[in-house]
Amino acid sequence: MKTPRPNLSDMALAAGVPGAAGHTAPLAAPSRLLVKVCGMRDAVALAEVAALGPDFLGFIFAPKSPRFVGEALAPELVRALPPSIWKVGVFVNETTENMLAIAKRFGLAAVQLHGQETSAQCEELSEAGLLVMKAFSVGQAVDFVALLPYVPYCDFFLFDTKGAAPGGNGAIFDWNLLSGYNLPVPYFLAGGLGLEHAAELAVLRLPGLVGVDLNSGFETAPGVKDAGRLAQMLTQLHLSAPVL
Ligand SMILES: O=C(O)c1ccccc1N[C@@H]1O[C@H](COP(=O)(O)O)[C@@H](O)[C@H]1O
Repeated sequence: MKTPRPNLSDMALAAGVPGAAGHTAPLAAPSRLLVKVCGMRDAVALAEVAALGPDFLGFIFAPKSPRFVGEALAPELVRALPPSIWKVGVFVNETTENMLAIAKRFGLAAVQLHGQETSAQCEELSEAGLLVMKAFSVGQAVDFVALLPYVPYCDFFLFDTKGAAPGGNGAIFDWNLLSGYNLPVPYFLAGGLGLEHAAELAVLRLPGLVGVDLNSGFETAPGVKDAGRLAQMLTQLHLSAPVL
């Protein structure tokens, strides 16, 4: 299955530097922090948030999540989103077959793997033409060596706070734990980010950091995003200095 990939240069992300996974991934320094808004499951909020022009929109296909898409969103609504927005399916320990079927149905160009997925599964998904974002939970330390097998097959890593649930815990971790990151895969910062972090994030410089993932901190109810608060956040983040 080959989902057409959005043109990254259209997103002003990069100068077309081949990514670690062999795709044309945004490895070159973006002109600002990329923004992924995750957990979309309400049609009205989806239209409002899409109009803000985030770089990525995430749809959660983990049945235990309060943000599980289920039957809440028609696949056509997702497929009809502007091609400039990367549509990301978020999965937890799902089979490759199911992920590919869902990606095709909803027109997803990317997968976010938020469980204990192996590097071999990342390889399968990457070879199927999907952009692969592998999430890792962060507690008191980050074992960068454990990430090495994933490097060739992932376009992005995502660091999220370890918690009771696989994701969406609404808690931040100590971002300084990433100050020693030296792998060639750019990453997103996730976990409890809210409007109160905007100023700090706009000037935050960590090696490899290229984007932020906004989720439960911008909701009126699980899966219902607050477009007003997101608009304020994007305005502040879009003013952020180039990511180096
Ligand atoms: O949000 C969820 O319910 C969820 C469920 C299962 C896997 C991932 C999930 N969300 C991801 O979790 C992080 C952090 O979210 P939060 O800011 O702490 O709410 C984010 O990457 C979401 O994509």
